Amino acid sequence: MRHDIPFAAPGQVIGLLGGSFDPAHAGHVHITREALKRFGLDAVWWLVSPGNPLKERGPAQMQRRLAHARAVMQHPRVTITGIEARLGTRYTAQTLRAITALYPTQRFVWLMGADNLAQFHLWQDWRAIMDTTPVGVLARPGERISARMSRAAALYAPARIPGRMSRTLRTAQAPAWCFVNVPMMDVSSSAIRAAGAWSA
Ligand SMILES: Nc1ncnc2c1ncn2[C@@H]1O[C@H](COP(=O)(O)OP(=O)(O)OP(=O)(O)O)[C@@H](O)[C@H]1O
Ligand SMILES: O=C(O)c1ccc[n+]([C@@H]2O[C@H](COP(=O)([O-])O)[C@@H](O)[C@H]2O)c1
Repeated sequence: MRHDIPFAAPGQVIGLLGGSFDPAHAGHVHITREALKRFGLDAVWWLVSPGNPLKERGPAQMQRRLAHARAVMQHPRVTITGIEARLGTRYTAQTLRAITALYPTQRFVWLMGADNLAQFHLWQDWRAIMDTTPVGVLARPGERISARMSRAAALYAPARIPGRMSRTLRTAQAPAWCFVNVPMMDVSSSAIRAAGAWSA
């Protein structure tokens, strides 16, 4: 099993894109490339989740999702990892605590699509995430308004960095978050599953 612990040089700023990746698709690739650029990140790690705690249906087998993600996303600064399975964490707040303890000299930025900002206040210890980790949010079709109107966006309005200053997120002191209005790609894992192109 390759649930590897990725290498990271001291001082690097790494974006973490957590997801079910069931399956990985061109939308994930697109937002990863945009995040590298817009937030000036040194690297992005895809954290292939053992299972989203808010989703009832379990995802496809981990090894299959990892292998597919590695085939879909090939970039010298992107690593696909099953580190959450290795750490035994499922909730993002726990994962971030474990990762920052393992990598004390690196900085981490949590990355997510706008649909996740809309629901962020339902996550375990979400305020602890906001208070400790800069968050980069990428536009997603149909979700820009719900994300901007979300509870997290309202409560953390003073911590918002304007999109035009997105490159300052990497060194910003939390709480800090930034919504970037990147070109959008209308693709989702659920649509791919519904089309029968990824059966469990
Ligand atoms: N097309 C997209 N545009 C912007 N963000 C996206 C897109 N697809 C996925 N994301 C983001 O990538 C992360 C991982 O997504 P995930 O693996 O759940 O894929 P998904 O397509 O959202 O899956 P599902 O349709 O099963 O909910 C999430 O933060 C999600 O918001
Ligand atoms: O920590 C939580 O409570 C929590 C609730 C929902 C989703 N997440 C994380 O959000 C990321 C996106 O999940 P998903 O299933 O939408 O791809 C993934 O890393 C999940 O572990 C985390």
